[in-house]
Amino acid sequence: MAARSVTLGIDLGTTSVKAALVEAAPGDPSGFVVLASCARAARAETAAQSAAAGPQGQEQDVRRIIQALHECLAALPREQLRKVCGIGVSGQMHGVMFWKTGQGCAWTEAGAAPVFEPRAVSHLVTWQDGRCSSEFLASLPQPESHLSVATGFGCATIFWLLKNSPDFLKSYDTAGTIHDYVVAMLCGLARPLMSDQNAASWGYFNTRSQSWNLEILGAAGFPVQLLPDIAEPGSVAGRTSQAWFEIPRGTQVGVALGDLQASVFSCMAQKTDAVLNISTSVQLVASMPSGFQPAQTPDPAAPVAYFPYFDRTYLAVAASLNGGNVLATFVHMLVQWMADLGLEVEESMVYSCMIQAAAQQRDTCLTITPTVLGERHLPDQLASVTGISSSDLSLGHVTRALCRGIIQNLHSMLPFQQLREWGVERVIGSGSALSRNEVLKQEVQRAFPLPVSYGHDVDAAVGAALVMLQRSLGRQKS
Ligand SMILES: Nc1ncnc2c1ncn2[C@@H]1O[C@H](COP(=O)(O)OP(=O)(O)OP(=O)(O)O)[C@@H](O)[C@H]1O
Ligand SMILES: O=C(CO)[C@@H](O)[C@H](O)[C@H](O)[C@H](O)CO
Repeated sequence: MAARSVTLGIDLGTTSVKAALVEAAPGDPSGFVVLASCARAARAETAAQSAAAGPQGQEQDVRRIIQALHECLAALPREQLRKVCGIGVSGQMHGVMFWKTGQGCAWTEAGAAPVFEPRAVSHLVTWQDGRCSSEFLASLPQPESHLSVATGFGCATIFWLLKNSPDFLKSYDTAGTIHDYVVAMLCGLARPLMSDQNAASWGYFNTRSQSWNLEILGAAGFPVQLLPDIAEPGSVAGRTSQAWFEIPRGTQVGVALGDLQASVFSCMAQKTDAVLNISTSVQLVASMPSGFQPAQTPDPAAPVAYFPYFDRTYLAVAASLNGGNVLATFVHMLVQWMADLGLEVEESMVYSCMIQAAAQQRDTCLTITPTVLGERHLPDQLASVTGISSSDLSLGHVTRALCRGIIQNLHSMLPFQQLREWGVERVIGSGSALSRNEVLKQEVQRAFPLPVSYGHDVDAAVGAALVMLQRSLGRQKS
């Protein structure tokens, strides 16, 4: 009898860390079952390490992210963790963190289970970081890639640090995304491995030749020794060097994936499916036919980009920076205003009241362009509100207009009719900002000319686990 295949998927998102245990279920139409899952808010936002980053700096404390990860693992059933034969990891793309080779973490058995604790590591400078102005980006060399470079992209951040905080970079000799770091620590890798999914998200990476733009970067004085080695997504980065909770030492760990690709993998059953993911940010994704190659010159003004997927295929992606984070900003603002007025209120309470109020307010003349973070193709176009009349100022009106604005903004980046022209037959909705918000769902339903369905177990952690499950099943068959 074949051994039971249980894999663990982890997603290190911007707002939360998620973990899922997945098992093959040949009798189930999906072919798998989620045995258990867990999510924990990371609450990792912290002040930038370099003062020169100013208020545009967006950094996260790696220790808090790892703590949330360990809280997730502690909440999973121990007897299932014992059966794990593969670990898949995905996470927030574009961001960069640094560590010292051999000193990135220390393993400890101090608590109830063996865990690793970050040691000589920097903060994570996230994809939401805005320190690279348009002028700064224009001063950088032209990449040899089909993707242009935006603020929050790893290579742009490293260029910025080189110019504004050169001493900071001297403290480290290794760089990666937060998920590359976790894979490297689990496996005890001296140098991290990076999939093309994450490398492309840093900029200055050529997906055709599968290589960094070393000459261009080197000529500009970029510390190319920081760039990770490249590995195929879906391949194995190594094996766990220690027991981790109940997961045995020697368990295979996959090369880290982008959260975008992992969540698409969890739910794109047919080539004719599109995926609409609304979590911290928003992505509308369609798959390109195999053999498709994007034009090799970057177009910074293009709102649709082509991201590498698996087996050298591409996804067409309208990636808006403004999704659930816009609603979160509105909620923070309300909570702060209430505090200023001497009232204390829980954020979760504000979410449920505003969603309820907007569900009753079916329409509004208020128009909100919600681009508080700008967009990569239009970094300087910030948010605006128009059509303000005294009758449209209720919480219901404003929330309805915010949710509508998020969807309309996406439509302005990738007109939804275009999906039909690409042969898309249905849209699959994913992401917890969408699944938890009835009003956003209504606005999606209203705007899309195609049927929209919401699958079960659609998220990046499940996708990362499934990639490893497929590997393990492939091995059992052969
Ligand atoms: N109580 C709530 N009710 C409804 N929506 C909420 C609530 N709390 C948070 N949200 C929304 O969920 C969003 C966070 O989604 P999610 O937890 O999927 O983030 P994430 O997985 O870290 O995102 P990403 O994968 O993009 O990094 C917030 O930005 C907010 O809009
Ligand atoms: O939202 C993110 C992290 O929480 C990003 O990684 C996006 O998922 C996304 O990959 C990006 O916006 C695509 O460019």
